[in-house]
Formats: sequence, structure tokens, C-alpha cells
Amino acid sequence: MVQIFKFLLKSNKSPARAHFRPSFLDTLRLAVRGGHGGNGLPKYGGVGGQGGCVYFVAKEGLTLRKMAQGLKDRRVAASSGEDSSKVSIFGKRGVDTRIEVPVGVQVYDEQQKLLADLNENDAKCIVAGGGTGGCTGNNFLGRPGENRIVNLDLKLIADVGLVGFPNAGKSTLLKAVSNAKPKIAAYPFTTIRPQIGTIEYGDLRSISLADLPGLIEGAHANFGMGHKFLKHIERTRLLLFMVDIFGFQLSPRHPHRDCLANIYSLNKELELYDPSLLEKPCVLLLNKMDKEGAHDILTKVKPIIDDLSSGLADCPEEVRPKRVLKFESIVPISAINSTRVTQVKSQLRRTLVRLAEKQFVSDGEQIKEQLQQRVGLVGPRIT
Ligand SMILES: Nc1nc2c(ncn2[C@@H]2O[C@H](COP(=O)(O)OP(=O)(O)OP(=O)(O)O)[C@@H](O)[C@H]2O)c(=O)[nH]1
Repeated sequence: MVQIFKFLLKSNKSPARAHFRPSFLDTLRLAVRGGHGGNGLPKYGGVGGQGGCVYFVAKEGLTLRKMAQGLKDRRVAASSGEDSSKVSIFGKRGVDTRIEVPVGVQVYDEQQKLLADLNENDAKCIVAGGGTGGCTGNNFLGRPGENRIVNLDLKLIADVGLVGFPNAGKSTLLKAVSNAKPKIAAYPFTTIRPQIGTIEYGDLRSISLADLPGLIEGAHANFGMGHKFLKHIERTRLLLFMVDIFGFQLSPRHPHRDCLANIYSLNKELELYDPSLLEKPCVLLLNKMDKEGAHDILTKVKPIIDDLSSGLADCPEEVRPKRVLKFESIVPISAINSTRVTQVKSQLRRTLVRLAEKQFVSDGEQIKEQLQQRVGLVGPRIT
């Protein structure tokens, strides 16, 4: 009888969903606790060992999901310091707990205060200090370690951020220029998580390109997946905007926006989310140029895109930005046929090289200034 029941229960089990993929994880909450300080020994003036601390180390190639899998109950503690004893007057320090986190993680406390920004491989930060050991100052009673909740917020780091409304052809471009294998389909929101691809050049240089999906009108106010993906733009050095030359309509309930309105709308979304994003260098791609009528639209809109402020008066009020973007370059392309894709690759590289040069010069100036201050008037002359 038991066997029959077992068989029936087994056969009723629903099959695993073949399309199931774990979703992208970019935030994680952890409880961290430093070790308790060991007690001192009053009779001999012995000092207890300090509690161990919990610290994070950034490691490339690690994801928050992988990290979370290793921390099932989301609690991390370090061990306590040793008590002072007759044979060991100074108690041993507690063992520290090292937790590896992905590069690009920002650590916040419960009051949303930034504790650390781990954006380099091997960058470290202590998130919970150990308690002090018992000594004369605390009546030989060891103190508890720091105990708090920390929030980890992962922001992707890529050289280039690909920004555009759904269906513009971002995944198609990513596939054409890089080694990424994104999902492509003729309906919006095919891409549900950021994808990063590497563009490789003949001289073995490479740059990373992140497709940041989910941007829609109102994303700045957290509509759609709003902030979840907008935040990733902050860490990119160059913005690559992409619009469909024929415009875009989110759904039959939403108005159809032509290509110009789309550009203004993207401009406004970034401006409202964080105006400093508008200072990043940017390149615009006008996609789907292989379709009939695309060149006529391009001839009409190109002069306005060259100087976006000239078209502001005709722009629908709800998508009108206060400050307009100035594109370094505007490239009409067909991502599906790879037309002018090589030009896009060279343009991205040129802009990034120029940026790096600028940064190098300004770093150099800063170092020179610091040196001059340190050496002062008595040292050798710095030219
Ligand atoms: N005719 C034409 N169609 C294109 C071109 N680029 C992309 N498409 C088509 O446009 C549709 C959307 O392309 P995707 O690459 O998925 O667009 P996306 O911007 O990544 O879309 P989301 O995943 O919604 O963010 C697909 O059917 C593509 O085949 C192009 O250059 N010309």
C-alpha cells in the first residue's frame, strides 16, 4: 500500500520548468557580528584577546548569487578572543572571518550610510569590528563585538553602458560587436537582466559593454525596473545611446514616440535620475537603417539631433529635458546587418582612449601639485 502511495505521489510531481533561470541578484542583506573580547585575569593583570572581525574582500568573477549560496542563513560572525589565563596572560585574538564579495559592491549600513566601495580586485573593508579584550580599563570584562546589518549593493562596472528603450536593438548590437550571447526577440523586455559583453580589437585590446535593459519613460521614478538598472549606468565611463529610427511605443495605451522624442525622453530620464550622468561622454546610434524610409527620417532629424536645444520647443512637454545631451558622434547603423558596426567599435575606442588621456593628464597635474606642496620652497624645483 505504502509503495502504491509513493508511486502516485511521485507521478503527480510537476516537471521542472525548462525555461527557469535564476534571476539577476544585485542586492543582498547580511547580519554581521564581530567576535566577543576575551575576559582578563584580575589577579595577574591579564588581558583578554580581542574578538575577531568580519571583513569583505572584493574578488573578480564572483556574483552576489554565488556568494549568497555560500551564506545560507545570511549571518556571519567572527570568533571570540581567548580569555586570559595563568598560562597565557595575554589571551589570543579571535580569528577573523573573511568573506569574498564581487568587485563593484557598495556596502551600506541600516541608515543607508556608505561604509565601503569595493570597486577593485582585492579591495578590503572591515564591516564588524571585534570587541576589546578585558583589562583594567573595563573591569577585566571583554566587550561584545560590533553587531549590525549591512546591505550590499552591486553596481556593474563596464567601460560602456548601452542605454535605450526596449526593442531598440541593443541585444542585437551587443551580439554583433562582442562575445555575449543575449536573447533577441521582436517584443519589448526580452532582456531582463544586464548583460556584459567584451569587444575585442585586432591588437588584443578589449573594452566591456553592458546592455542595461528595462529603461522606460518614468524609470527615474522607479517605474518598470527603474532604479534597478539605472544605477548600473553610474559606473560606466561612456554612454552609448541607441534608438529605433522609427520610434517606439511601449504599449497601445502609451503614445507612439518618434525617434527624436525618444532621444529627449532618454535624456530626461537620466537627468531626473542623476543630472551628473549627462556629463559623461556619449555616442548616439540610430538603429534599423536597413528598413524602408529610414534615410528620409534621418535627413529630417539629423540637424536637430546635432543641436538638441533647437528642437526643444517642438518636443512633447512630458519628455522635455531641462539640459540637453551633446553627442560626441551620431552613427546611423543596422545592427541586424552589422552595417557600420566596425565604425561604432572604433568610435567607442577613440572616445575611451581620449578619456583615459584626459584622466592621465589631470592625475599628473594633481601629483605635481601635491609634490610641490610637500617639498615646499626649500626642496628642488619641480617642473
Ligand atoms: N530591421 C531591423 N531589425 C532589427 C535591427 N536590430 C534589431 N532588430 C530587431 O528588433 C527586435 C528587438 O531587438 P533586440 O536586440 O531584442 O532589442 P533590445 O533593445 O535588446 O530589446 P529589449 O530586450 O526589450 O531591451 C528584434 O526583432 C530584432 O531582430 C536592425 O538593425 N534592423
